[in-house]
Amino acid sequence: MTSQLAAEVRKTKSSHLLLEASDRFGGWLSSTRREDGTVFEHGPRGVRPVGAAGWNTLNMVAELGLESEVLPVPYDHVASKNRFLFFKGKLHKMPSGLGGVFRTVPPFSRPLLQSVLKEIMVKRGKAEDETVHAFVERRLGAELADIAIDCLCRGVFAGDCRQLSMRSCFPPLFNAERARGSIVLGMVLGTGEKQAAHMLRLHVPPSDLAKRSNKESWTQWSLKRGMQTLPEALQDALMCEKHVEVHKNVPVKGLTRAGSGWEIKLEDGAVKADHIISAIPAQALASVLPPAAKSLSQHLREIATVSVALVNLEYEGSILPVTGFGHLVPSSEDKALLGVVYDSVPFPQHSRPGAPSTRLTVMMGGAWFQEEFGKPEGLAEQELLGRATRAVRAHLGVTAEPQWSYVTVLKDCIPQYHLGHWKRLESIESSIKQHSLPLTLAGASYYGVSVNDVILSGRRAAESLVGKV
Ligand SMILES: Cc1cc2nc3c(=O)[nH]c(=O)nc-3n(C[C@H](O)[C@H](O)[C@H](O)COP(=O)(O)OP(=O)(O)OC[C@H]3O[C@@H](n4cnc5c(N)ncnc54)[C@H](O)[C@@H]3O)c2cc1C
Ligand SMILES: C=Cc1c2[nH]c(c1C)Cc1[nH]c(c(CCC(=O)O)c1C)Cc1[nH]c(c(C)c1CCC(=O)O)Cc1[nH]c(c(C)c1C=C)C2
Repeated sequence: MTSQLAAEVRKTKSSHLLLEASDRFGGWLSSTRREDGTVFEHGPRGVRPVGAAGWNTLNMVAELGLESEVLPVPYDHVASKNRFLFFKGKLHKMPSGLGGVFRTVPPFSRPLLQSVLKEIMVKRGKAEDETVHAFVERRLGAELADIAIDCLCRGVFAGDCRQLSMRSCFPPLFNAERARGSIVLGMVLGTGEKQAAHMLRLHVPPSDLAKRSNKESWTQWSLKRGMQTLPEALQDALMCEKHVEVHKNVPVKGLTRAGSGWEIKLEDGAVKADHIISAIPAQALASVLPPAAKSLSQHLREIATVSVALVNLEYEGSILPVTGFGHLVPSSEDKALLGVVYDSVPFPQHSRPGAPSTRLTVMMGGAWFQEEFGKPEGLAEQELLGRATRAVRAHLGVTAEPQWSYVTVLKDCIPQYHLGHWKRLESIESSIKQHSLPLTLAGASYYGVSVNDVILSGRRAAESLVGKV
């Protein structure tokens, strides 16, 4: 079958070939659509419409004809305003709005404003990079670093703020300190010409949908039939293109140089390519590169990933004691339990019609996966389900049993931009240049893990080649 595919591919006049190893496109964008209309997300569940990267995704959504499918969450929605922390056995609403800045909001021992004002006086750091925890502890104090930032890193990277890089994970804040000596001043005054030039390169004219997101102040959006709709629509659009071929169940097994291009080894057979855009994880790319690219493979292998155990739960009735986006748990409270998303609050349209229900997603593991659960392969679903339902009981007081559940282990699903990630990227880019490899990198391993970042990286990779077509 595959050798037939290789022969078919060789025969085609397609100038663009998309090869996917698994039996579906979309990677971590994965949704279960139950027959009664309920949608459960097993990967990303909300996309931010902010900035050039946010507009770029919405432009694509519009181009794919999905405008009527969009489910926006506006600024004044309770899911935009309320996020919680579970600390010392209690749920605490995270400070938000002006009131939250001026008042002492538990579990913090002083108003956020006090830390922010003090931050302006803190000396500028000199390090080329710093862990997120060290940076925030130095500028804003240990309490915010240990609780708030610890949670933030778990809620975005499923990562450990004591290992993650400030420079690569939160570039606007790192650059603010560099440019103005203070995060606060940098955010208020801007970070100067360098940043402006960067934004110019990123200029994305907004579609009507992107303009609407701005006018209506959306904080995030999803799609009626789940996030998986996006890769499905993209696949349909690509299949209508004359010069594009898309293949699933075709893992790339190896790459060798052939003339000025590549020979791509498939399971059984091979195809030739002038240029490759790699949108696979860095470690997967490292494992297929030829031995001659040893140092490039080495740097790619250094980009670590973490696994997440994800449990979707559905309960009968409205059972939440609070309402909002969800809650995060600092690593000091429970290393294994990263947080719980209250999915039915931002996206009630994904719940089954008729009787009220509550949908939750419990996320576990991340940087603590190995230490708390062992190897991601072959874990007992019942153990993960038990751990998730016990957390829902302890954190939210829900004693009822879920009426539906789904357990999945997402192996190596989030790349970790550890301290010195920027240097690794420089070595990778210079290795590609030095060996004149016809290779462009895209995807979550390099310059941002969000759906927006990944889509923008694909667009930039394609645009960098347009001159060569
Ligand atoms: C649980 C979870 C929640 C998230 N929540 C959000 C969120 O709310 N908002 C947000 O913006 N982002 C979120 N993200 C992040 C975002 O979803 C991911 O970073 C992004 O989807 C990664 O996309 P990617 O295309 O780079 O990689 P992937 O999705 O990993 O895709 C890579 C593809 O390459 C294929 N592949 C691998 N090796 C080969 C090979 N040798 N040959 C051919 N194909 C190969 C794989 O099968 C896969 O389909 C979340 C991620 C996770 C895991
Ligand atoms: C508990 C674990 C996780 C939750 N979401 C993710 C993990 C690992 C993954 C994730 N969440 C977001 C992004 C994209 C970031 C971006 O730049 O757009 C990713 C990869 C969005 C996000 N979620 C939370 C925050 C603070 C952000 C950043 C953007 C924003 O402010 O909206 C918080 C959060 N995530 C989770 C929960 C339960 C939670 C807060 C209550 C789940």
